[in-house]
Amino acid sequence: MTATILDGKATATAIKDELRLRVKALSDRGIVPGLGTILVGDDPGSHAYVAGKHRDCAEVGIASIRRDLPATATQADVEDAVAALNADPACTGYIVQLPLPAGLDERRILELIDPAKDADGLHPTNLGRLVLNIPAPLPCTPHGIVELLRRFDIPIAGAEVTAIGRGPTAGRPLGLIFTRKSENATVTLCHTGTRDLAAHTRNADIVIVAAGSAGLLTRDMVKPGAAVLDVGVTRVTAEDGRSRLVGDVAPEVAEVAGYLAPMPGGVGPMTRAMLLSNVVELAERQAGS
Ligand SMILES: Nc1nc(=O)c2c([nH]1)NC[C@@H]1CN(c3ccc(C(=O)N[C@@H](CCC(=O)O)C(=O)O)cc3)C=[N+]21
Repeated sequence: MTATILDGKATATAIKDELRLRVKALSDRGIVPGLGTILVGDDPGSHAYVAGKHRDCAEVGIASIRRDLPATATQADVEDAVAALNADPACTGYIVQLPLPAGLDERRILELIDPAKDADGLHPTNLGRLVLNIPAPLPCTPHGIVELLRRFDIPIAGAEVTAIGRGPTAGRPLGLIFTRKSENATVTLCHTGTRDLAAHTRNADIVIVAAGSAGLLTRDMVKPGAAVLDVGVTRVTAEDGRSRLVGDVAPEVAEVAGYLAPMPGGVGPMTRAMLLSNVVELAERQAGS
């Protein structure tokens, strides 16, 4: 068997087409959703991600508000930028690009974001709402995973889901989302303290790997026919000195899995689409619709 590819890029394109219509409906009422980004320092990867987010915005008609601060920015400088976006009515949702340079208090900065403008869904208030099942913007990566599975008609209700990784952007909220009544899956959350990882992954109908460990999931760890989603991104330097990105799923997994969301082209584009979806939803909510 060779896995059916869960094409996140094509699915994200379809979602952007739907969002364009919702943005149009808002603009007919005089409301333009605006995504803000706060980027600190000159990490090339972070610059590339932020540029991509603004390109996505242009595609669906969301306005872009970009605040780039130098690597020398102080805690107060970043907090001022957050306060300014909180106060700016043109900004309906925004993100602080992570990671922030060392020396800045990331947690304090994220807590200052107005939860009503939290496009990442990572503010403690919104994560708390997820725990309590109160409507709120959802973290983009696990939301994108659910959306990708839905659009490929992969059953979620009753499924055994094993996730590897317990970080705040993917693994941890993923457990919360997949165990809601609306998803109704059974989730096993594995991490570096898990004793027999393969026993848990082999049992799963859906395996999600967000460990940041290149090639961690090998073919022997996957039940034939299972859906496998690769969230990991590791930059590796080849012998010729060229660097490239590799995922957490070994290539041979495609020979046993029924479905595979590859890296690149799987979960990443869906994460970006869900950021846009959150911005549109926040704008609709702020407009009272
Ligand atoms: N506040 C904040 N919010 C984030 O959502 C956030 C962040 N900080 N910091 C960094 C991570 C990483 N992240 C990615 C999103 C899309 C791709 C993506 O689209 N990847 C492409 C490949 C990209 C490439 O080749 O460089 C793909 O998988 O096809 C990757 C990574 C969002 N992040």
